[in-house]
Amino acid sequence: MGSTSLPKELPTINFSSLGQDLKPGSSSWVSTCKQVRCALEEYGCFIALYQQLSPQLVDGMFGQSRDLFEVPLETRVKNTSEEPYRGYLPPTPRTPLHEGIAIDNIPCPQETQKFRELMWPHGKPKFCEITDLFAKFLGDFEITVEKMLFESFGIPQEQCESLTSSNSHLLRFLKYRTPEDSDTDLRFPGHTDKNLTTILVQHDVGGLEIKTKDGEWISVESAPSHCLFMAGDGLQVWSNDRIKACHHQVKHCGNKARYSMGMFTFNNGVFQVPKELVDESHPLLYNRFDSRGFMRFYTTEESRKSKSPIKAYCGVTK
Ligand SMILES: O=C(O)CCC(=O)C(=O)O
Ligand SMILES: [Fe+2]
Repeated sequence: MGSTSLPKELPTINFSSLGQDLKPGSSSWVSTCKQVRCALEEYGCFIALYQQLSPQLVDGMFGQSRDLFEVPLETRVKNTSEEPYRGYLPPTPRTPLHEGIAIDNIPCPQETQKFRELMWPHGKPKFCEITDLFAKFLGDFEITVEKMLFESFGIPQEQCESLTSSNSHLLRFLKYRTPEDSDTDLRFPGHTDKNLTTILVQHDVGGLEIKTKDGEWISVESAPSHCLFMAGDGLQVWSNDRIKACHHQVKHCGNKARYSMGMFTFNNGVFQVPKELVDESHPLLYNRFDSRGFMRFYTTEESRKSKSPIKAYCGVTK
């Protein structure tokens, strides 16, 4: 079947029984592993139905997010980081209506607490409780998907543990203001994420779009207990291009601000393409990959000039 006949819809995979029936060795686990691999190979992403993200929890999380963006700017910018793309992300000429604020190394009650004290020195009811629960569900989910990927490619689980043990999760609160006057509804231009994987949760205002292999954009609707799992450049390297990083953008119009949440998984070590993913029809495409090194490279002129920063950084040159 040619890819032109694909439906204009992303695959949805059900993870709601994670920790119950959906556990390693069960038949639902095996079939979910296959669905995960197929979806990532075809689209670089999939929609997950995950009941743990209950409407009550998600509404609570977005309520906290709205309050966070009400905190004075001079306080928001105090959330700094030495690493690029962590901490506070101000509007930029490319994304003038977009702002991001992140908590790194989460779920971790001490990190959430530290962040809460910085943003609301006089306290903030429920912020830590809701954020920790939300981050725990997304973090567990992300690790599960990685386990499934290793299994679906026949790679021993010890290798998965070795990768995930050098990963960290960053939870980013995102806001898109409405423009005073703007002739475009493009709020975050098309890009791939530079980290390993990303999970995005939308709320009452959708706008996320995914580019297919045919170059068509598919819109991702916001729905209760749904999130989008995406491959970033790191997963593209790890998989030796069997999975391509998901190209995505945000379009937003109307007079309501858009809020979203992203769980960005970073690898903090150095990894190589597993030998199981290299064969005659899949020759090795990438050298050893230092994820933090790549994030630094991405901010350079050399990266900006290249068509594919990831290939320029660690692609095998013939
Ligand atoms: O707001 C969204 O839904 C997407 C944000 C995004 O793509 C990013 O922060 O990299
Ligand atoms: Fe992104």
